[in-house]
Amino acid sequence: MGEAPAFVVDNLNANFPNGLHSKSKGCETAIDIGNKTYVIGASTESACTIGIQIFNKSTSDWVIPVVLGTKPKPSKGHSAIVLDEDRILVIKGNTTSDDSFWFLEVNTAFVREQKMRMATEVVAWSKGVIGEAAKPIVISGPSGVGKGTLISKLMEEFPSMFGFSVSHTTRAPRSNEQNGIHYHFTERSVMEKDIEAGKFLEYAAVHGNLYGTSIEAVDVVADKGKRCILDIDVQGARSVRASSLEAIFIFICPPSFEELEKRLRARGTESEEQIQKRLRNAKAELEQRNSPGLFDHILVNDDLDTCYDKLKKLLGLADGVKSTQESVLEPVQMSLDHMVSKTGHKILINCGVREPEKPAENMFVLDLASMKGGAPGRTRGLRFFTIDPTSNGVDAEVLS
Ligand SMILES: Nc1ncnc2c1ncn2[C@@H]1O[C@H](COP(=O)(O)OP(=O)(O)OP(=O)(O)O)[C@@H](O)[C@H]1O
Ligand SMILES: Nc1nc2c(ncn2[C@@H]2O[C@H](COP(=O)(O)O)[C@@H](O)[C@H]2O)c(=O)[nH]1
Repeated sequence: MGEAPAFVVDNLNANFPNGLHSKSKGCETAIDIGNKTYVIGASTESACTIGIQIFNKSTSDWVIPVVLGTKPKPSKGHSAIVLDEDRILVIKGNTTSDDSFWFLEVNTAFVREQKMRMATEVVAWSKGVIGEAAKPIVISGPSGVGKGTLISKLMEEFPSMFGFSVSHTTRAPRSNEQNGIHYHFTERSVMEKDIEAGKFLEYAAVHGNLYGTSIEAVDVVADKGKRCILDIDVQGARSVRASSLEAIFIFICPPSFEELEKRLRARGTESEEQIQKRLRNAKAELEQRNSPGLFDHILVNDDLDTCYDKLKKLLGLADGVKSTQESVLEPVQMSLDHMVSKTGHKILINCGVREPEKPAENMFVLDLASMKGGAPGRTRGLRFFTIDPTSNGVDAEVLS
């Protein structure tokens, strides 16, 4: 078994001439792809992430690349294995399987785009997540129609099932709003920089301010095993529709324009000027509700309870549906000195004690056949099995 065994090197100083590469306290791995050697675990970056250096064999130059994506915290050791020309799988040792699998992307479409944009060497981390999250729900509609009210009811009734995507905005907080809970309240210049850095799934200028959904905002909800709810305007819904995120799109409609105005005024959170602006924008948003291929469902929010019942029904939450989460299987421990090998889409991980002539213990398979996503977000859809070494892997138990 095994196409390309990973190799772990204590330190590579002896192997390479003078250059950027410097002595590391932990283990380092060196992976060759084309004419480049990627040294993972090199200690030139801050100690709070696993460092990366690249040795260009054609020019004999060391380069410290720009590292994008959510970076893994260092562990005492790791293994690394080439998956293809585009990415390396890094498995952290001494961690549980919910934090063990990381992909270092070196030539994916995202990395190529960023290399072009920055005109420099770029790599990107993407955390591997076992299993598939349920499709996110995008809720859109004019300001004051009751989107937030419906979402709050859903989250209250099903707290372990749904999680809210906390948007960024440049608007000032209202008196009842908390930073990090209702929004991430942000300076425009900071948000523009983050947009430029590719951190946002979508963003739009709405009623004179900038609003946006960061990739992280959606990922943190899915990481908790919850279904993500996005409350965004129609421009944002259009952008998400065009993105790789597969979601369900719901438009909330007022029973009449007069009722919408009444609700917006009764809420008492906007100035007269803002109310007028929001009502003008509402007309344009309402016109787009039937835009072909944009919304999957349109709900009229006349009586709140009736509308809420319809929302639950279309989400498959009719009476009697359990409000608790599906049972989440416990993560397993990845040993520090595990060994890995690759066969097709499957990675065999042996966490057993390496004793000659003894059968391997704690053998796991990481199946990458259904993996999707990637930097700057998570890599999802991984499957993880234990295998019984005495049964030649036939009796596999699905862990997640
Ligand atoms: N069906 C309903 N009947 C009467 N009032 C409602 C109904 N739904 C919501 N409201 C009220 O309307 C006001 C606006 O609701 P909400 O803040 O949820 O709107 P929204 O669509 O989230 O607005 P925004 O887009 O500005 O965030 C609130 O005061 C809320 O209590
Ligand atoms: N495109 C996006 N629109 C968003 C986002 N977060 C909120 N919104 C929409 O903005 C308006 C106004 O919201 P308010 O809190 O100021 O009343 C409303 O329609 C929201 O749906 C976002 O991340 N992206």
